[in-house]
Amino acid sequence: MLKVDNLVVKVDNKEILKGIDFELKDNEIGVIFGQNGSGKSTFLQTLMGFSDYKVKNGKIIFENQNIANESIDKRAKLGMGIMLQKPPVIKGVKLIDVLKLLNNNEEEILNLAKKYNMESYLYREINKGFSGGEIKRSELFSLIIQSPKLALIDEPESGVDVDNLKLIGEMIKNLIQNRSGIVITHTGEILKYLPDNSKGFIFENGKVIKKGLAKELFKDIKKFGFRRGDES
Ligand SMILES: Nc1ncnc2c1ncn2[C@@H]1O[C@H](COP(=O)(O)OP(=O)(O)OP(=O)(O)O)[C@@H](O)[C@H]1O
Repeated sequence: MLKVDNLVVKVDNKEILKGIDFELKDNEIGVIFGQNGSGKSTFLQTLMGFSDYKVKNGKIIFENQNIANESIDKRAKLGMGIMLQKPPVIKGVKLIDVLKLLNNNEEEILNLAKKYNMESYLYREINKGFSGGEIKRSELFSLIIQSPKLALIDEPESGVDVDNLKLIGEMIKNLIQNRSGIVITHTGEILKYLPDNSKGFIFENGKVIKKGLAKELFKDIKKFGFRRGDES
């Protein structure tokens, strides 16, 4: 469902991604690990089509189309959605207003808000005064309402307490059921909510330096750091 070939991306005229190859099949989950600054968030934001990220080479084939030069809204309509690591506060716009744009079935939104204990946030301005954990939950809830075929999830567990981690883990589990997703993680906490066959990718300096089963790769990373073994 996603095939990325030799993706080279510049931000502010600086090359950040230096030839990424990445592939996901339908219903598959990819997990990205890597040091700070290795290009993980850049990769997700490039997939979604944010305009700061200039594709200089390579292809992004999503659902059989090269979307490398398509707009964000076209990509969203094709079934891509993103949860940002640091989403903005959007003053004057209530969460419910955006949710209604993502899904015109208001009854379904309200039912899901009840299910995920999000009712009290619906009529607040987006992310304004939300705690770190609340921002993560609200972003994930928006993705659940959008119900994308491919969910791009950037560090869902950073700054989240143990109780919220469980909530977030369950939300992600439901979100990606019978769907595809890419999740960035540093702590690995989220791995226990992801399928055992999730694929892992280690990024370094704008390249994928290692691939394998996500849970196995993470065990190695914890023991030996990011750079053990042969490159593949
Ligand atoms: N607008 C920009 N101008 C210059 N450099 C940028 C810009 N945006 C990102 N970068 C650089 O690109 C590199 C990759 O950033 P990115 O956010 O993708 O890393 P990351 O792997 O997600 O890191 P982290 O684990 O810290 O979130 C970093 O060195 C960053 O400083």
